Amino acid sequence: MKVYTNIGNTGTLKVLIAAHLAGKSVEKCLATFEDGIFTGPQALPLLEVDDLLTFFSSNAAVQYLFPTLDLSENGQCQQMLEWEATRLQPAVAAIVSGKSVASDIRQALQSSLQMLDKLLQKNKYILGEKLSAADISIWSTLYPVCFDDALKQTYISGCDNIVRWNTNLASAKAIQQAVQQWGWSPKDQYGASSALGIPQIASIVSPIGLPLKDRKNVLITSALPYVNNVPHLGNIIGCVLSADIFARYCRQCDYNTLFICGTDEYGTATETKALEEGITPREICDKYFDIHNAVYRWFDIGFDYFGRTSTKEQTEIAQKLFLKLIDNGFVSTQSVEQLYCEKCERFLADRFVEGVCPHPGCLYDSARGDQCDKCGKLINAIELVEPRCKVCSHKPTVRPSEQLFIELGQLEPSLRTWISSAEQGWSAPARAVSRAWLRDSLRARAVTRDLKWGVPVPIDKHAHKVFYVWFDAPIGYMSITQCLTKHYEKLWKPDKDVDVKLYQFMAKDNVPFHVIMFPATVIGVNEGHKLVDHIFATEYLNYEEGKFSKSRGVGVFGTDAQETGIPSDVWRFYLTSIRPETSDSSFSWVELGTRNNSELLNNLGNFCHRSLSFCANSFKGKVPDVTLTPADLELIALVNREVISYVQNMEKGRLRESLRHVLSVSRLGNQHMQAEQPWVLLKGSEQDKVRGATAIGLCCQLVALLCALLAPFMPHTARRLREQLNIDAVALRINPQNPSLVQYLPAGHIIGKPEPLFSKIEPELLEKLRAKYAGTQSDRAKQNGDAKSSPSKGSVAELEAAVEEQGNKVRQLKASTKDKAVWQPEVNKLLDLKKQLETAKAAPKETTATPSESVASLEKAIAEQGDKVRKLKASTKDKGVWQPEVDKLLQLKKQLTAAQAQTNAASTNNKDDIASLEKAITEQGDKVRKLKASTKDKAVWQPEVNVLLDLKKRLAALQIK
Ligand SMILES: Nc1ncnc2c1ncn2[C@@H]1O[C@H](COP(=O)(O)OP(=O)(O)OP(=O)(O)O)[C@@H](O)[C@H]1O
Ligand SMILES: N[C@@H](CCS)C(=O)O
Repeated sequence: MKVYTNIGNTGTLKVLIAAHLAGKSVEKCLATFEDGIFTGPQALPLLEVDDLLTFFSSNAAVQYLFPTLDLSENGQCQQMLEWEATRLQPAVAAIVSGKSVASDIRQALQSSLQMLDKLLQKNKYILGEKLSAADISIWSTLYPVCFDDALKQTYISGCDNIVRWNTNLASAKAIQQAVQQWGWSPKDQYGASSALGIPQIASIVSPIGLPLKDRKNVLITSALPYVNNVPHLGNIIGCVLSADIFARYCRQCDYNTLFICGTDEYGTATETKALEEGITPREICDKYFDIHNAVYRWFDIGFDYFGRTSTKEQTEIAQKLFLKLIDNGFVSTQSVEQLYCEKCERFLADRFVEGVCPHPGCLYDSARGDQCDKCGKLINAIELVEPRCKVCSHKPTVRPSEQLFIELGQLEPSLRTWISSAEQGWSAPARAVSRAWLRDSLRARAVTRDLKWGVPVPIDKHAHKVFYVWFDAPIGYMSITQCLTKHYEKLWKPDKDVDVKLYQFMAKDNVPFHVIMFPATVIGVNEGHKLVDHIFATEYLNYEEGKFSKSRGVGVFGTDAQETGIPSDVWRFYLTSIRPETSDSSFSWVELGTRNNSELLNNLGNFCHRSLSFCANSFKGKVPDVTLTPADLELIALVNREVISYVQNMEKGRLRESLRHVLSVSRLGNQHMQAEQPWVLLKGSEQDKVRGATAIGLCCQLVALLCALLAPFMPHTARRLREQLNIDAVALRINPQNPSLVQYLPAGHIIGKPEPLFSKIEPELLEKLRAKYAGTQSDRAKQNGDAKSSPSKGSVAELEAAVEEQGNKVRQLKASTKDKAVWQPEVNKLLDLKKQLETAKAAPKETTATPSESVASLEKAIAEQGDKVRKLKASTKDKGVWQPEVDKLLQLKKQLTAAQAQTNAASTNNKDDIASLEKAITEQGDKVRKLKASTKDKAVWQPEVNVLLDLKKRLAALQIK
């Protein structure tokens, strides 16, 4: 979905808030009516759901995204929305315009606000106890008033209920994220073509993580992934997940935090992939941007903004910096020998060529033109032994071509001075790489390439060349920030009196570009851009025995992780626990199971569940007060030591170490519980009862602490635990100045319902997964293909789609080359698919897909059909041409609705089972506890324990399903 907006439009803010609250993804696109994309009313914002559905009213869009589920409230909601649109909005628009306003408008706003304040006197939200579209709409409209000191003073000062309501909503994570995505700052204007023609907004408190004086401002970047495949677990822990954990930690410490990332879309990685898939580089970027976005969402990566590099902002900034480098005398021209493929008639850049690694002692036979995957060394393509063109396998020849170089040698002294002062803040792998680079003198490096897909070199003579992807990729951090805020310079060229610390996350292969190449550019440009403060680079995560590789398709990929049924938090936990912080580490399925079962289930989960269950069962859920004994004080001292180490390690980017300290806290808690035996104490004397209550009270405080410490690593689990603790995220802050066990829960605080947090992962499942994800992606695809070649397994719809896709691929390949050797294998595949289709059509219908599989394939078919319709509509106005395709699309949508209904029914059944199993487990657990408390005779309670374990197994199996 896309929302088209002009600058500063609060109607757009409504739409984004509704989307974030509903967990839906909406892309924000700046637009003007001059773009000519609007066929309907000239009003912004405009929410485009798909080809067939567009909303021109922001309130209607809000209701679509965030519907009123309780129909009895619908009428009231409509009334409030109408009031907002016809009374409140126009008055606010006039007031915030900054122009002099007639007194009756001011009075109208005042009386509207009084009315609202009265309504909120009785209710938490506008319609009662539930948040509704009315809150979203009215809150957004009042945003410029509530966040401007002067306007707030004039209009809101007497309205305590509005203030409370406003603060409450402003603290909601989803709303904060929406405000950040909306992303306009005080001086931005409503565009002249806004639906209501709202002009300038006066000083609003900056909502977008822009740096503030007197605050610790933290700017976090994760290496920008190429769009050449689905990210694998190595990419995820090496960059986005590590950065996310750190960003979540920073937010919890109340640092003013901005976390950005995006896809790195230019260069040969994209061109190679485009060639492989038979589509254009732009189509590859669009396709893989969506895939990356979806994978990261699944992993709960909370970017403040996830952008992309193929934007006009990127072109502008990269060209500007480059011209400045030329002005400052750091660019030279040199003729370089390059590999040229006579058959493809073009220079072969980096990834278009492979051969034997020229480094003695390595000699890996599939080294790429830029870097060897085996020894990690950078390579000059012409040095490859026995080079071969990746497209046609022909041996290329060497030809001269003129390129532009950055003079690293001239910049070296300044670079060395900076590195020696900055490197203390870097992780060991980052320091090691930079030292290795500085062992020798630096040589000039080419920053241009003879390619098409990239930022054009802004010099007439070289206008047909583009920048080398590694010249422009780090500039992507700035341009992506600019797409978010338009004030990227406030972060990337901060004022002297504003402290912005830049933290960058990546794996070791990216380090040279972040400590040598990019800083050299920044120093050469000499305009006060930020140099990185902390590089938290990792070593490599290996897959069972070999290296994960995107381009070779080796390892477990983000989409695979989703299919395993293992929750994303468990993945986050396991990946962090093997994060390659000091040396390469290995992913292993067996270890994943062991860590889940021992550390999450038996240690952490067990402690939390036991503590909260005691509180629920023995104290009716009221957290007991504590009367501390020396043993308790010792426990607190030990816990504090862990919390201090947790913070120290986090601040240094040693996330795996920090996680170890979280587990130590729950281990201490478990030991304390075992030592105190509150179940015995609570049955003893009055004094024993006080001790028992203290033990439980203290354990509950530890659970709250664990929830705070765990939140950066396992956000979903932390959310569940917060619900069980009945406490808000804001109450669980970490104080990095004074890290210690805090009394997060006041005595007498009522907790929620305790629930088990984790499930066992059975060895059989792990063995299955290990076998399933062995080999490369293409081996697996082949296997799947073979399995599918039986006509009863590939459905007619799927085969039709596959035939069409393959047909397109063949057409494009044939158009791009006359070389039969290139396209014939694809033609063969097409013929084979056609045969399968014929057989499938002839065979009796039999559905083997589960409802959720049908939903997935229908969604895919809808996406493809949607693209087809879009393209057809763009190419012709002739309805006769595109209407049949629109009809097909509608038909598919109907089928999807039916399949979704089936899936819901299936998952409801599943939920019922889960619910009854959970209930049975709680009851059986009580039985076991009571038996164990009453006798030490194992023969008595073991059979009951076995029943309990069996129930838990069944629950785990269901949850994994
Ligand atoms: N095995 C790994 N462990 C940790 N981080 C990794 C690993 N592989 C890549 N990364 C990091 O992930 C990011 C994306 O890397 P990249 O796209 O080059 O993946 P790749 O698998 O190495 O690709 P390819 O095999 O195609 O070269 C980079 O920051 C890189 O440092
Ligand atoms: N695209 C690069 C990182 C650029 S910051 C990579 O994926 O290695």
